[in-house]
Amino acid sequence: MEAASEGLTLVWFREDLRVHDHAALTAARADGHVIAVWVRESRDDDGLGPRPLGGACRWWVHESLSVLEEELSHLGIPLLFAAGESATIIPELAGRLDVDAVRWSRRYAPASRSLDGRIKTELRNRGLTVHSHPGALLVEPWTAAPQGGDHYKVFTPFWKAVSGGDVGDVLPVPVEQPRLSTGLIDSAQACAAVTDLDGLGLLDGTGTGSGVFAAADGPRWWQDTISRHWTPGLRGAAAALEDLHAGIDGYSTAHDIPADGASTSRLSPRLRHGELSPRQLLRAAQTAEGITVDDRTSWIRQLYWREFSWHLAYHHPDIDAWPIRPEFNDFPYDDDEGALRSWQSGQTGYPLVDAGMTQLWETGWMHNRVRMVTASFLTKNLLHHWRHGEQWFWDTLVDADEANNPVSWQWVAGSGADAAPFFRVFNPERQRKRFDPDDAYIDEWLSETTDAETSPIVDLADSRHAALDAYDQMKSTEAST
Ligand SMILES: Cc1cc2nc3c(=O)[nH]c(=O)nc-3n(C[C@H](O)[C@H](O)[C@H](O)COP(=O)(O)OP(=O)(O)OC[C@H]3O[C@@H](n4cnc5c(N)ncnc54)[C@H](O)[C@@H]3O)c2cc1C
Repeated sequence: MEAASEGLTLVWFREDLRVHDHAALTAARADGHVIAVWVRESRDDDGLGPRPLGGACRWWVHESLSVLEEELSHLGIPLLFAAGESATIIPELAGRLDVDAVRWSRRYAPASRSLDGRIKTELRNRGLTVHSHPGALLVEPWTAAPQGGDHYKVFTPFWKAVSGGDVGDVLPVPVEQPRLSTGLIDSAQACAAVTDLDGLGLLDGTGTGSGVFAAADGPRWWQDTISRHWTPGLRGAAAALEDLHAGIDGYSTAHDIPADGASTSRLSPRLRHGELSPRQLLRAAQTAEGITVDDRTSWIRQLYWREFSWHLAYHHPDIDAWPIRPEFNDFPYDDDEGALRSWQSGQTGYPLVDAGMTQLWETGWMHNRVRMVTASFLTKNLLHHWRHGEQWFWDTLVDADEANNPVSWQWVAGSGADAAPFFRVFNPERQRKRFDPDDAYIDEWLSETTDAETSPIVDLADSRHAALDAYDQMKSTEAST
């Protein structure tokens, strides 16, 4: 039996909604007893903190937290919920609970790192021990740099430099602890920001749409549709991990086929919300039986694309707002509201684009190939700023994250570090013939009437020329300044 007087640690959960392979939780249990908290954070006056969750992620997090609460409770660990500015909430809670230490898993977006740094200093000034732990990434972004530079700008050298590194062993679920006194929980609940899961308001608005779509007459929203496709939380994550073999088998040849439900792993929301750790997935992929070297390597390579995105996001503050290539600040976008609406609601008249946008709306997820095609269509054929598409994806993807989303949008739009050349304009009709030759994907997401009734909103050849002209205009502005 453990002594009740052992040290008490507050573990602040953020984007790590799991109890296994959780270094902060493991270390806290090794020190004694644990109380956990998750905060729905608002950015402070200096803009520090995580980007406010989009609608689909709010739904996911709500569901996932309810499972985490249960899993932690099996371990005797209470999970508190709070809403507001974490720079106020975490020190106040630490004080009320009289904890000895605070631990958390690191996050890497610059605005969150600066906030965490402030909180760490504040807690240390109050005499507390504070530790931040790795776990969200395989490679800490500051540990990899090319000769003569501070960070990698191209994926392949990054991959070559970091992919062989030792990532350590997957940590087990910590052992159960004795129940903490109810007095302790009561004292935490006296903190005004503490609430219950529903009180976080994560589901507010998700029944009718959110962001720009809140008032639109679009298709029905997530509570009717999205929940049919996913089971957020640790048990759903464990089942998804069991299916990993299907996601990797044949990956090197089939991963671009959007109609094949198993052509990719669909683990992105699990990684996004930390229900599975990248280390756990890497280990599982390395040891999966009956997988060819090509399939294994190409899937693991994708895991490292995620690492690369975070590497860039760490080194580029405000990557969701500003182009990595500054010359794109002068790109002459043509932000036509009606065109954006048609794209968002899957009514462009190009079936692959419309099927993708419908899949996104109905499931909160879209196949990578179709993400590239829809993003290219918005930024090049419709000449819309990539930020508008990025924001839409941010609001509607269950895997929307602060690195992969803006980095991928910038990659497609040509403004990224390792971007697709601007003249690479995906032709949605050719992409359809190549990757969905039997219209299996299109038939899954578009009804025949929608498909037949929507006429194309732009001509592909004309709009491609207009995009290339716009690019030339940007280059001549750059040359003359
Ligand atoms: C415009 C655009 C926006 C995107 N936004 C996001 C986003 O917000 N969140 C997100 O996780 N991914 C994003 N991606 C990358 C990619 O589309 C998804 O990671 C992938 O489709 C997830 O499906 P999966 O889990 O089946 O991937 P798999 O193919 O099974 O790959 C395994 C894991 O590797 C990572 N991965 C795969 N492809 C990429 C990639 N191209 N870049 C970075 N990581 C990758 C993901 O974490 C994924 O879960 C975006 C891509 C584009 C073109």
